[in-house]
Amino acid sequence: MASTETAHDQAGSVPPPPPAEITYTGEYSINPLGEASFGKLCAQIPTVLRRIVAMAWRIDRTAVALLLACPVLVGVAAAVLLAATARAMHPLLTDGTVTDRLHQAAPALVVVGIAAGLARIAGTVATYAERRITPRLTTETDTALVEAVCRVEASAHTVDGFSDRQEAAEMGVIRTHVMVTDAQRFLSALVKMVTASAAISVLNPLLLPLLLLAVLPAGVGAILTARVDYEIHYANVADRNVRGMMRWWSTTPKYGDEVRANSMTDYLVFWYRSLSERCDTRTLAAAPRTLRIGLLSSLAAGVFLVATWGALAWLAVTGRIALALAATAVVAVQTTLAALSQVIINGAALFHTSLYLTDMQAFLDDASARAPRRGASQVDTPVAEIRLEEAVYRYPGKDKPAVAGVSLTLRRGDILAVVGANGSGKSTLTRLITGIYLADKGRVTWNGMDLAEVDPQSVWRQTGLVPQIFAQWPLRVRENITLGQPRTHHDDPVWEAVDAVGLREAIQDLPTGLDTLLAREIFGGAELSGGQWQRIACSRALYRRPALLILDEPTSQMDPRGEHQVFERIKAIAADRITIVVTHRLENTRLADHIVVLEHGRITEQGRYDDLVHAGGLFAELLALSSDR
Ligand SMILES: Nc1ncnc2c1ncn2[C@@H]1O[C@H](COP(=O)(O)OP(=O)(O)OP(=O)(O)O)[C@@H](O)[C@H]1O
Repeated sequence: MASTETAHDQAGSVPPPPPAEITYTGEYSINPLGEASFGKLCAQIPTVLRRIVAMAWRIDRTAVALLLACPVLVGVAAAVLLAATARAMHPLLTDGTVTDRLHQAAPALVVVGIAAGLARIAGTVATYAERRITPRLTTETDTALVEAVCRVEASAHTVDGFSDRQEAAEMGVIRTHVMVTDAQRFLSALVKMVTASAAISVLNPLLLPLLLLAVLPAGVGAILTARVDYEIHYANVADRNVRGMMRWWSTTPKYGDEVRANSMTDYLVFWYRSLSERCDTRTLAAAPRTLRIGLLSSLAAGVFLVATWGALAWLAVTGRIALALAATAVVAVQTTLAALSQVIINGAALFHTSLYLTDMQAFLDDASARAPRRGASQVDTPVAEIRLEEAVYRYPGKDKPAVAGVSLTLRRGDILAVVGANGSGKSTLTRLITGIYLADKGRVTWNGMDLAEVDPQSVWRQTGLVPQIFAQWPLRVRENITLGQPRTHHDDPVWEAVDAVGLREAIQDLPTGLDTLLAREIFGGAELSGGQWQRIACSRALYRRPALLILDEPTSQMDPRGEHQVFERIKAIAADRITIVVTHRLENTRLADHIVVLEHGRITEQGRYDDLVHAGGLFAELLALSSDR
């Protein structure tokens, strides 16, 4: 064999290129919080708290009531504890035997114990309430996100950056795991801090401002650090999104053959690692900033803390404060410091959460704005006529339209075949006909009703689509066929759809027939061949008995017997519906009543098979090429 260059020669000689750097412009490319001021960001905390309470309230009112009551109890306990401590200090620090002093201080010490116990109980109950809320809150937000994405207009997915914003919103869902805990701890610490500060102010008004100054730098530092973290998170969103997708594509057994037999593993691992390292580089670049913030805030906090203790010592030494009160002040200072630190830590965590929740909320709002709003009219009767009038559709960011002014009329009983070169607009045309996309110009009508003004659900209830790339759901065989429209509690219609594509024998051979899980990677799951999967996709559409049946390359993976069977079935049921077949196998267009040939989104030829074969146009050329082997 006279091969000059083989795959083996090439291997290893050229280092693989790193993954492409993704930079995009447009409405989603701007960090929504990039321009917000520090004050504005801090002011979000009450809004976030309100939002968390409102979300939790919808889920479990009792638990929310407990969560709100517990901080109050903690505050009361802290106040009682400090007051009782002050009362206990006086006898403890006067003259007399230890027994006498303890005896006198005993009632106050018992109150101290009870108050401490109450605070503990309140903390435990709050944790219990938080555990009641968090799992369901996470499920709610997670499901809301999934539902929002499922319900948007399909065209939203073609907008640059939409999926990256979805990735950013996922972080909001992840933060719901901790946000109730953060909120609860923040509230408890806040109440405790207010109580302890009040006690300190009573003991000596000078101490409170000093204490505030001691913890404020930590607060500012924590918030600045959270902002840096968020900036990194934001800068990494696009890479993380691609990495997540590539992770699935690289590791799923579905594409394992291709990955192995084409020696892709090394490159994929290199690629995955490169993307991760790119994210790491951004994260590491921010480390000096966070170090500076940490060091400066700790320094400032240390200076003010020394000043606080110094002031307390000075007050005691100069007799400006009684010894017993000074001792109480030590406890109050410690309590306030601990509470203030908790306020700061949990406030910063809440602030951090608020950044991601804002992304999540912004995405949910955006998705909701992109949900279909086409009008409430319903297509009640089975579609008898579909008309396209100069329909045009252009994908966002593309110069030329994918469908560039198509006019067509389809009536019940018609079988239309759509042919044309790759990229000529065939699949896009089917999306316009089914109302998955709305025409930018011109219109598509069903029974005379403009799809732009019709509830899309009433349209999709009547459609059955076998797309070019169909889903292989990790569900049982039965659900893979009935998905979305279980009609009966018995399997007769399912078997009917299975027989229509000649799959009965293969399904009966599966370990548990229709109950077999079609996911090799799951325990007990089975796998089908490519052609068998395509038969499942066809039976899924046929099971629906739709008024509009669209098959986009429905038999590309089937053996001749399967293909023949499917087309026979299509012909047999054609009278009751409109049927559209998109295909590159031009022989299959013989069954059509009408064939349209698309070129660059326009119909350039149309007619019956016999007419087009002799017309000397693109159809005849493609047919000749397909038989020239
Ligand atoms: N989701 C999308 N976003 C942006 N452009 C798209 C999208 N889908 C298709 N296009 C573009 O629209 C044009 C028509 O694509 P379409 O999938 O309709 O062609 P087709 O005739 O079905 O091709 P094929 O025979 O390869 O299936 C192509 O230029 C394609 O790049």
